[in-house]
Amino acid sequence: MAYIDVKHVSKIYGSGEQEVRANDDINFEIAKGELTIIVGASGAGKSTLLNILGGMDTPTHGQIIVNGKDISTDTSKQLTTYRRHSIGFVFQFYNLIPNLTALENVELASQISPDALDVTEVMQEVGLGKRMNNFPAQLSGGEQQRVAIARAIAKNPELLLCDEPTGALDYKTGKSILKLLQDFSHKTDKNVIIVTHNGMIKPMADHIIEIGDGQVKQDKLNDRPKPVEEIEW
Ligand SMILES: Nc1ncnc2c1ncn2[C@@H]1O[C@H](COP(=O)(O)OP(=O)(O)OP(=O)(O)O)[C@@H](O)[C@H]1O
Repeated sequence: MAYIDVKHVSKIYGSGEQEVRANDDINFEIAKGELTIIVGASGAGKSTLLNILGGMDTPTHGQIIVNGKDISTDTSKQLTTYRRHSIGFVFQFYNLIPNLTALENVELASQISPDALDVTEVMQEVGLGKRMNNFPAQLSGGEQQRVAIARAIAKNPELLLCDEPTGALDYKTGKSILKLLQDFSHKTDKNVIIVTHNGMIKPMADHIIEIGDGQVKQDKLNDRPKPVEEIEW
């Protein structure tokens, strides 16, 4: 059984001449433990799809079955529980709370999860053991993204969703963040989904789903994902 099963998912905004089909009959399956890249041009519908997978938005039509459960019929309360317990989010612009230290930012997220990991250990794993007491403004962009990843991982979610996680970072820093995400997915049996417009990073994934005009254009498995260090773009 697939870990994630997306069936005929559409998201339609507006109506009549104003209608936008952000997702237009999307279908795919993702197996347990895969690092998946969803790639497509700007406006292709990637963020819409990721938000639906993360329970931040609901589809107009279709089903999203995650770990055997259809979340498309969940109430908003059920979706809150799903987001709290099962999902870690990483965004392009980190979204850290500026007046909390790195450690406090991570602790805040871990407190809402029943199954949270040891926060100090997670900070060490992402390479921030010595920066825990710094505020976001005292950290580089790459370090702030590491805090955001630690915050997402510390909840111990089944599924880590990353929307353009390197979009605001330089090449080298972006690469180190992708390596962190790849290592996380290979060391744990957790699913990681990265949404990006950068097709050059596809070789790092176990599964590549290409989206265009709200539809799946290609769906490929890769049984030999390349270590991020070996990819150039
Ligand atoms: N709340 C909304 N209301 C109306 N249209 C929307 C809304 N959200 C997204 N759209 C439209 O849906 C389409 C897909 O948007 P989406 O943000 O999912 O694309 P994307 O592939 O993530 O693009 P980008 O890489 O630029 O973020 C776009 O045409 C967008 O304008």
